[in-house]
Amino acid sequence: MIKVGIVGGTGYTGVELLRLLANHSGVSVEVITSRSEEGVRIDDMYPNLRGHYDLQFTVPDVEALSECEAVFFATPHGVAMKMAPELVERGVKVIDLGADFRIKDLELWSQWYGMEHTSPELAAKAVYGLPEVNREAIKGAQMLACPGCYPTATQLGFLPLIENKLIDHRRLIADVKSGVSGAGRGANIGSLLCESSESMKAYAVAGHRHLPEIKQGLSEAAGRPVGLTFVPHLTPMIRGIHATLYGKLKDPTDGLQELFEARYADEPFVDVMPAGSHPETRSVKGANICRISVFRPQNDDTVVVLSAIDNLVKGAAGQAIQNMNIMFGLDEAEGLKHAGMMP
Ligand SMILES: NC(=O)C1=CN([C@@H]2O[C@H](COP(=O)(O)OP(=O)(O)OC[C@H]3O[C@@H](n4cnc5c(N)ncnc54)[C@H](OP(=O)(O)O)[C@@H]3O)[C@@H](O)[C@H]2O)C=CC1
Ligand SMILES: CC(=O)N[C@@H](CCC(=O)OP(=O)(O)O)C(=O)O
Repeated sequence: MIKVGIVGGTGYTGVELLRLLANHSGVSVEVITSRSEEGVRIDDMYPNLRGHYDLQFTVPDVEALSECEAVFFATPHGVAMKMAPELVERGVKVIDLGADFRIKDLELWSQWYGMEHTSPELAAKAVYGLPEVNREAIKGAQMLACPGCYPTATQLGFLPLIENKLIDHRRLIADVKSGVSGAGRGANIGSLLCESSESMKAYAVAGHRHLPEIKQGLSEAAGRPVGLTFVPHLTPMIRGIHATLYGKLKDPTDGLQELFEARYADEPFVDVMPAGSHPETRSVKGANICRISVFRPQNDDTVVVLSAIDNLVKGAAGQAIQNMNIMFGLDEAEGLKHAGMMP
């Protein structure tokens, strides 16, 4: 059994890690942290986990965490970069669900995240954990940066087109909707029922923190800098990301369906749907899967890709476990084989 620790166990991605790891045959959760809920049993706070864990939340402590073989950080940005270096030095494999190690250009990271990066050496070694792109590097990673939720849905949707240079890389458009759990469990007015239900709005149109991350990934795939307009929206659902992606085809032809099917044929967690299908967020709810479909409306030169994930699963905790499985040489799908919840 691989001994696992989770820093930030009371948040939405932390409790999702616990839910998924409860069905993983190869790990044992030994440490779960929360500063505000110290001493509280996991199942007193999260009754869905009754019968699965005997643990109590403890305050984060590097000594206790370094007894683990893998430590997940399900914490706001700025936390992992302070604690991870010592853990890595002690041989622990660290998997960060936050944003500290995703962006390679640390000046750019500081501009978007409003703080100095305190761990540049480790950031240089960190591997970006999108298995559909980086599987080989992930196998040897000691410090793993899990992609953000919007970047996962957006990159997986655009990759086949970008890698094959089929669209104008300077004019990509990503119109992406998120459920409210994407904002985390912390109290904030925008997440209140009366503020977020029965309404929908765009936000951060001028610039969102996931913009540089998506551009970094797609630019690498394109072999040159891409131009992207990314507009996130808040929608009245708890879980889910739905991305509608637009590109201008250089040479409009048939074959996009086959191209997408071939690109993801060996990917256990990307489902290219039959031509003409429209993926729904509810079909991926609770499951570690990205459902994709591709269209060329009116046989014109615009390609439209639809990409749906659960922000807490393929967008966070599920992808983190997928990465852990790869890092430890386990079956990549262990603990992640269940279907989504419908309706
Ligand atoms: N929600 C989502 O859909 C997604 C989130 N992410 C990223 O994952 C990370 C976690 O997100 P989410 O679960 O939503 O966040 P939440 O706000 O729901 O939870 C944050 C957790 O971190 C702990 N925490 C907060 N500050 C500190 C600190 N300084 N030191 C140690 N622990 C701390 C909190 O517990 P306590 O304060 O009691 O210690 C809590 O358990 C974030 O970086 C987020 O951006 C990534 C993809 C998707
Ligand atoms: C709906 C909502 O508020 N979503 C969050 C996504 C946060 C997230 O996942 O951010 P990380 O990059 O830290 O992982 C947002 O727009 O900030």
